[in-house]
Amino acid sequence: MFHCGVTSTATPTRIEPQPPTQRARTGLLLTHLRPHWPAMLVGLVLGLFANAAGLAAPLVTKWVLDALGAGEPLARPVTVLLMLVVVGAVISLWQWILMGRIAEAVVLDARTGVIRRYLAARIDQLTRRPSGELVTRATSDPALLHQASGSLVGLTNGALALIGTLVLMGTLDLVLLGVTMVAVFVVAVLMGLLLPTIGRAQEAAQESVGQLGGILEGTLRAVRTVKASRAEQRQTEALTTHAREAARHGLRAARRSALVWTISWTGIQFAVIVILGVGAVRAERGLIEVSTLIAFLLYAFGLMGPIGDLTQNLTAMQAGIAAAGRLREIEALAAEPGSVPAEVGPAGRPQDGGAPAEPVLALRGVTARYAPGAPPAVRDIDLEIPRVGHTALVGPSGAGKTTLFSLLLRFLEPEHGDLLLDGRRYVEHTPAQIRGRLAYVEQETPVLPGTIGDNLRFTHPDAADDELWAALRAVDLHEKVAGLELGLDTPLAATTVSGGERQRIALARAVLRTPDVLLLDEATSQVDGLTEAVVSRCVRQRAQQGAVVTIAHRLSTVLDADQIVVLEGGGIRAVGDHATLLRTDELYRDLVASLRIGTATGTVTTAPEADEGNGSGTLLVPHDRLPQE
Ligand SMILES: Nc1ncnc2c1ncn2[C@@H]1O[C@H](COP(=O)(O)OP(=O)(O)OP(=O)(O)O)[C@@H](O)[C@H]1O
Repeated sequence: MFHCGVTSTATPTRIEPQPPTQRARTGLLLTHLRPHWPAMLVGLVLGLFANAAGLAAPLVTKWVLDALGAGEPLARPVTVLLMLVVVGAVISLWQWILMGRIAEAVVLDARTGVIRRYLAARIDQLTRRPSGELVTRATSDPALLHQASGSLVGLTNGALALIGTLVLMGTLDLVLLGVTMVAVFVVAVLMGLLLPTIGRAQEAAQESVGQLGGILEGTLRAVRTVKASRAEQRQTEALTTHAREAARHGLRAARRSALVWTISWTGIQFAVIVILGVGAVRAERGLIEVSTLIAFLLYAFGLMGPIGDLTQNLTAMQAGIAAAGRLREIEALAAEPGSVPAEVGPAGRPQDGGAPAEPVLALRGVTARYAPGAPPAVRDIDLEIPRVGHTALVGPSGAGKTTLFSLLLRFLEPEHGDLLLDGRRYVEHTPAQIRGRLAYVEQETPVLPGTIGDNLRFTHPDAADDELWAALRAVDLHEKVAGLELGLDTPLAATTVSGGERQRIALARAVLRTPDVLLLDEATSQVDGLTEAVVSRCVRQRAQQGAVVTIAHRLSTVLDADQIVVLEGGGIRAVGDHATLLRTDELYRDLVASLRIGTATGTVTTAPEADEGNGSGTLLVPHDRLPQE
C-alpha cells in the first residue's frame, strides 16, 4: 500500500473507547496487584505494627504525664516511649522498602505484559494505531501503577489506623469522640464526591499524553519533510495543543486533589479547635482530667496521619485505576495464533521442500479484506509460486500487491479460500512455521537498533561471522564493512546509513541462510545504480535455487521475472512472461510504458531516478531480455 510520508496533524484515533464502571476499573487495578498479594500482606502487617506503635505513643505520653503529676519514677514510661519511637521507625522503614519493591514489580509486570502483547498481536491491531500512542501505553501508563500499588496497603493501613484512633479516643471520652466523628463524616462525604472526578481528569490527561506521543512519533519520523515544508511552527502548535490539553486535565486533577487535602486538613483542624473548647469546659467541670484532654488532642492531631494517608492513597488509586483501564485495552489486542487450532489437526512442521513439481506456495480462490464490511482488497486469487524461479507482481497502485504479500506472510487472514505451503493449508501451520520458510525484505527496509552484525543476525541469531561476511559479499558491502574500525560491531544508527546501503543490509539479512522463498518488496524510492545492480543480481541468483517473489517497481526486475502477475482492482488480470504480456495485455503495456521502456534500440530510457544511478541516463538491458516485437 502507498503511504504518504506526511505527518498528520489530525488527532489520532483513540484505542476503542470503552466506558467501564468505577467498580470494574477498580477490579482491573486489582488484577495487576493480585500476583503480589503475599508481599502486600506482609506490608500490611508491618504497617499495622507501625500504626500500633504510633497509636500507643499518646497513651504512653499520658502515662508519663500522670507519673509526673503523681511524683512516680519516670524511667519506665520514658523508656517505653523511646522504644516505641525506635521500633516504629524501623518497621516503617522496612515497610517502605517492601512497598517500593512491590510497586516496581507491578510496573515491571505491566510493562512486560504490554510489550509481550504488542509483539504477539496481529499486525492490523498495531498498524491501525499511532505507534507513539502505543509507546506511551508501555511507558507512562504502567508508571501510574507505581503509587497505586502501595495505595491498597496504604488505604487498609490508613483505615485501620483511623478506626484504631477513633476507638482509643472513645476510651478517653465519648462526647469528644462525637465531635470528632462529625468532622470525619463531613470529610468522608466530600472526599467521596471529589475523588471520582480526580480519576476522570487523570484518565483524560493520560489520553492526551497518548495522543501527543502519537503525533510526536510521526513528526520525528518525518522530521525532514516537516522542515522541508517549513511546518515546524504548525507541528509545534499541533503537539503543544495535546501537551496543553494534558496539562489542563492534570491541573484539574491537581486542583481537585488540593481541594480534597484542604478539606480534610481544615476539617480536622476545626475538629481540634472544637475539641479544645468542649474539652476545656469538660475539664473545668471535672468531667475529664487534663491529661485525658491532652491525650485526646494528641489523637486528634494524629488523625491527620490516617486521613492524610487515606486522601493520598485514594488519589493515587484514581491514577492507577485510570492506567489499569487503558492497559486493559491493550490486553484486548487480538493475538496471532501461537498454535494450530485443535479442529485443524496437530501442529506439524512444514515439510522442508515438498515434491519438486508442487508449487512451494499457492493461493486458491483467496479473497481478503482489511475490515468486515470493507471492500475486498484482493478477490478470487488463484496463483502458484513455483519452487524455483522468479515471480514478479505488477499492477497499478491499490491493485493488491502488498495485500498478497501480507497474506503470504500471514499478516492477514483470508476471508475465503486457502493459502498452501508445500501443498498444506496455512491454517495447519503456525505463523512462525510459515515465516520460518520465507525471507522478507520490506520496501522501507528499516534498520534495527544495534550493530551491523545484530542487523544481519536478526533472523538467524546463531549465524556465524563467516555467514555474515558471505551475505555482505553477496550485496557488495563486505569491503565497506571490512574497512570500518569496528567491522561487524559498528553501531548502525539509521541516520548514518544511506537508503541504498540500508536496502543492501536488509537483502543480506534475507539471503543469509538460503530461504525457500524470498519475498522482496522493491523500493520505489531512488536507489543508487550499485544497489539496483546488486538487488538484480541477488534476485537472479536466488531464483536459480529457490522461489523469489517480487513486488516489482523497476523495469529490470520485471524483465528478469520468469512469471509476471498483473494485478488490477484486487484481482489477477493476467499471468505470463514479459513478451507474451506485452503482446496480449493492454494494462501491462501501460505499466511498462510508465517505466519508460523503449523497445527499438537495445537500450532503455529509464525513469529519472535511474539516471543518477548509472550516470548514463540509460539502463542497459541484455538484448535477449528485450521484448521481441
Ligand atoms: N491497512 C489497510 N487497511 C484498509 N485498507 C487497506 C489497507 N491496506 C491496503 N488497503 C486497501 O487494499 C487495497 C489494496 O491495497 P494494496 O496496498 O495491497 O495495493 P498495492 O498494489 O500494494 O498498492 P501500492 O503499489 O500503492 O502499494 C487498496 O484498495 C487499499 O486501499
